[in-house]
Amino acid sequence: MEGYTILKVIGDGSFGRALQVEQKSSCEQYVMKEIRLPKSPTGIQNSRREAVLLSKMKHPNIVAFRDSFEADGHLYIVMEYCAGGDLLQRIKQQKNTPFPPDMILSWFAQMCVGTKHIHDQRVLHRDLKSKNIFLTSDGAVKLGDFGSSCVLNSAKAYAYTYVGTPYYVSPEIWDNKPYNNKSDVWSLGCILYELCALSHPFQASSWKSLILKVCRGAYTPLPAHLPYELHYLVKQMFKTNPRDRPSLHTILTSHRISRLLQKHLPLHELKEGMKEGRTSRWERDEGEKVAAFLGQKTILSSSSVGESFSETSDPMGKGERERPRRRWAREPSETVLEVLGNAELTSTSSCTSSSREHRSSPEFTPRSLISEESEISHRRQWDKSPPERLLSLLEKAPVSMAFKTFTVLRPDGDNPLVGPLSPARRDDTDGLVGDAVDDSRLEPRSDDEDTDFEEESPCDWVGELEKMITAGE
Ligand SMILES: Nc1ncnc2c1ncn2[C@@H]1O[C@H](COP(=O)(O)OP(=O)(O)OP(=O)(O)O)[C@@H](O)[C@H]1O
Repeated sequence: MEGYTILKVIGDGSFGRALQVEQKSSCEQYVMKEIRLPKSPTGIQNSRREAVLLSKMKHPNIVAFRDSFEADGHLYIVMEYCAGGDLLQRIKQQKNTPFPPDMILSWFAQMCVGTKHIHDQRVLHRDLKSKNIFLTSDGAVKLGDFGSSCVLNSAKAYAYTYVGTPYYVSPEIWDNKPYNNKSDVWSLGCILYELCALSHPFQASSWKSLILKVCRGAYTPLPAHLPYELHYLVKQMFKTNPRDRPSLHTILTSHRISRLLQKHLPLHELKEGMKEGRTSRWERDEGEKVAAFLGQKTILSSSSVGESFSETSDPMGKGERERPRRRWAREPSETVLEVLGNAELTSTSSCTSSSREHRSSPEFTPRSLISEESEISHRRQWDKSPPERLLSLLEKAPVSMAFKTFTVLRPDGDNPLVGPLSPARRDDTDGLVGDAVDDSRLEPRSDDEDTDFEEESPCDWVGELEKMITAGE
């Protein structure tokens, strides 16, 4: 702490403070996060997570880690200062003046490259939103705030944490399915939309309406003046089935928009992309090695995961049909739609991203979307009553809270909801046990990054929330 002069407090959140500081020796400016350390050892480890992750993520499009230390019951993380502030502030400054398409493409390309870098290392950000994207004085874009990220296959405790900001959360999360790389893609789609339209894609005045729109991928069409490629990309990123969403690898190398994006990437990124493009086919034995590495939980052979596979659409035309893949429900979140079946369908007419006309039909019933009996039995079903209670709980909260990060935890049956709906308790959050960030997982990978991967043993967070409510009654 002695080595830095505090210039000003730039944020005061639940975790502690964010300070703009100047390093005395270099006169360089940095951001210093001052995080109150909890008392429990696991809580302390959890707090260290952001520092550990950030220190591993060296990339031009990720906020650079500088230093971290502990003093007086606080953890300090010193990181690069991004003088341009966050993207949300920048969008608000625009008022109604649209960003030039080239600027959107440049920023988005950089976000993709940064996110691809963390996905390459099997890390999920899990809280991508315009508030967590930063701009430097020279116009570079950087991903920040790794406080919600998870390293796949790290500590088991991690798997019991759900994090997200409702406005940016993908349909599968509302359906209590695992967070996966495509969930980050959905969130990036929300940010891209914000840059294009200067508004959020899923505007809602109630939680029901928000969840319904998200689960249907029902967004207001983008302004017509934008290039066709942006319309197309947004539509792809808002595919309700994560399996149908392009990965970052695809977006950057073989998507209809890739060429446009590559124009905005620095040369070294371009080379990387081309290199991976040449080796993008994933041999089966290599895949199995990785599947084993991932605890045989994800991707390849159906026998190893005990789930059915099917040929699914291949919007990118990359020959993925040859590869058996974990099957995701093709439909929007069945359960949530079921729950909302009686809710007012405020958004059907603007259901632009849906490829199925019948979703906007007045006769629509969620169950009718499931055509095969077998499909029903293989899909993960709610084993508890549907989340009416969740919705009624959420309805008591102003929908503006949907822009905040929620964390649902399962710390030994204790209160699992930390976030805007109840006082935050950082002390007993579970997280890494010991130094669970496995360095080998952070080595660069050469396999096909178009592969879906997901968090391990995800938490039945709605179930936990329901238990909490029931216990509280
Ligand atoms: N590297 C950075 N450079 C410039 N500004 C930053 C940087 N990191 C954070 N900020 C700004 O500091 C403020 C606090 O950010 P921080 O991410 O620490 O907390 P928050 O996002 O406000 O809260 P929470 O993390 O609880 O969601 C925000 O206004 C953010 O834009």
